[in-house]
Amino acid sequence: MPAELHGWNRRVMPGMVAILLACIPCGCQPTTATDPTPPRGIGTTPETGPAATTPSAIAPQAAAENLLRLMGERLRWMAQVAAWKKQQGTPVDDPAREKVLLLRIEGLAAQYDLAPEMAREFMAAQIEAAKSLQRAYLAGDLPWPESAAQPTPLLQIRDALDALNPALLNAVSVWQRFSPEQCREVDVATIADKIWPEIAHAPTRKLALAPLLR
Ligand SMILES: C=C(O[C@@H]1C=C(C(=O)O)C=C[C@H]1O)C(=O)O
Repeated sequence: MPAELHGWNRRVMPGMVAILLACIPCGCQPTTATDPTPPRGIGTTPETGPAATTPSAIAPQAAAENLLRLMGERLRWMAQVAAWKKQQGTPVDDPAREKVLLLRIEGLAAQYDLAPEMAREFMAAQIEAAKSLQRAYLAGDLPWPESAAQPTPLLQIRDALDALNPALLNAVSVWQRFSPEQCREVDVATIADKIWPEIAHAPTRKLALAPLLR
């Protein structure tokens, strides 16, 4: 993290925390990980878009919970993606789609105050995690959820995945403003256990969480 961000944290964070505490009685504290989890249904992603990138008053724990909730939303689609691909006889990997997605993410990064390489690294890890999870379902290493019995068509799922990108980038942007020391105090593996109990697949978790561990 650049030195100026550390300075920003030192100077601004105490004030931000005070503002957060002042906001609690009127219910205007930022969104955290309280939303219900999709699919099961279709996405429930809150506050997307560049407006949500203003410096956040949320603490590292809440920032991680928000980010992991969104990552879980993405991962939960993968049972249906795998079921669809099994039905259609298509491979897990789609390098052309990945390339388009990563270019799109790089193009969006600046709006979220993120370096394109950082945004790309994060999304590349989520793609690897997504493929690992699909393979786990296909290999019978994880039980299929009910939703996989009648999967949503892949193009529709991709629209839902794309719709998550702004909120994901925003959440990454908030997370990366904390210092490495602050980030290390957050136990992201425990948060994942709490938020994605059904994604009990260690290799997938490792891939998805890797960019958060710095
Ligand atoms: C999710 C899919 O499977 C893989 C994972 C992708 C992703 O995480 O976005 C993209 C393409 C595929 O390599 C998909 O085909 O859409």
